[in-house]
Amino acid sequence: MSTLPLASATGRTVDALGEIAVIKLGGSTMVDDDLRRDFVRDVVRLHEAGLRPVVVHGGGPQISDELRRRSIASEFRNGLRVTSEEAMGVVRMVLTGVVQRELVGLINEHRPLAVGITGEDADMLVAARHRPEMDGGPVDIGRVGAVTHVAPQLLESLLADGLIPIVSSIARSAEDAHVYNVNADTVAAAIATALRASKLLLVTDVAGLYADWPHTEDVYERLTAKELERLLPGLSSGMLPKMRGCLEAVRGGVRSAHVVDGRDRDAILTTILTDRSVGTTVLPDPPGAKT
Ligand SMILES: Nc1ncnc2c1ncn2[C@@H]1O[C@H](COP(=O)(O)OP(=O)(O)O)[C@@H](O)[C@H]1O
Ligand SMILES: CC(=O)N[C@@H](CCC(=O)OP(=O)(O)O)C(=O)O
Repeated sequence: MSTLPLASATGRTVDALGEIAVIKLGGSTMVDDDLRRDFVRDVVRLHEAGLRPVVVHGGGPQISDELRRRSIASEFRNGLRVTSEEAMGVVRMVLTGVVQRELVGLINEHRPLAVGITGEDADMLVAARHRPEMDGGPVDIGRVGAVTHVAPQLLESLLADGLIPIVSSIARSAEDAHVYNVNADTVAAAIATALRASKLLLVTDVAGLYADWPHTEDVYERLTAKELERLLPGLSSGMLPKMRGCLEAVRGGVRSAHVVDGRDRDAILTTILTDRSVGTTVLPDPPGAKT
């Protein structure tokens, strides 16, 4: 395989040639121009090295800013935005019209490889209204979707053509034909599972999953699926959809899922091209482990 100088300097390289990695970039890291450019450069270098990256992007802070500008109320419950019909229009506009376009443009400045799509395109993602269990029962949080089906053919075609898909986390419901706001970590995990990706990376603005949150001394380095499952009820805010996504992905056949720090210049290439663990790595349960 072709190796990148950085990878050989940071640990044993792994053969990533031809493998699919789903890399989700959190909106938290996209507010910084330099971080965004670094991320894009890493994705292009990985593509040049023979990996097949699929990028899923977030945009939580960017959506919140736009909602604030328009005086539309917005709150989060268990890491998910309560999304009114009015807010849904803004979510869709910001994710697909602003954030996705920026990433496509930045990648194509390097090489004309990026194609922006949403779950709506060719019905790649189908969703149902999500009514999470909270306070002892199902709660309606508006136009928030849970992914019920992924049709990976569009992504597979783009990858076969040597292109880099950039996916916005919007999906249509088969029940009512409305579009729904889906958390981007959830979408990344569902796509990684459907594509049988080797790795799922959730790139965010913290060093990983902190064991002592809200303190920031202790990051979990490695967790098995079972260990993570036990931790889930104690998690809150943005980490909840991330860690649920990691669990779903490794239980669905993805070899490893990682929460990595987008502020660390080496984190993405090291995680994909070496067996070194940066951030928090989630691994499937060893064979024979009781779930
Ligand atoms: N146990 C935890 N470990 C690390 N971060 C946590 C934890 N619990 C909550 N968080 C919060 O989750 C945030 C990351 O989620 P989020 O803001 O949704 O990021 P992104 O935009 O990258 O998806 C962190 O910035 C932190 O404030
Ligand atoms: C339902 C839900 O919460 N959707 C998210 C979609 C964007 C997202 O997930 O962005 P980050 O990855 O930056 O958090 C939202 O409205 O903020």
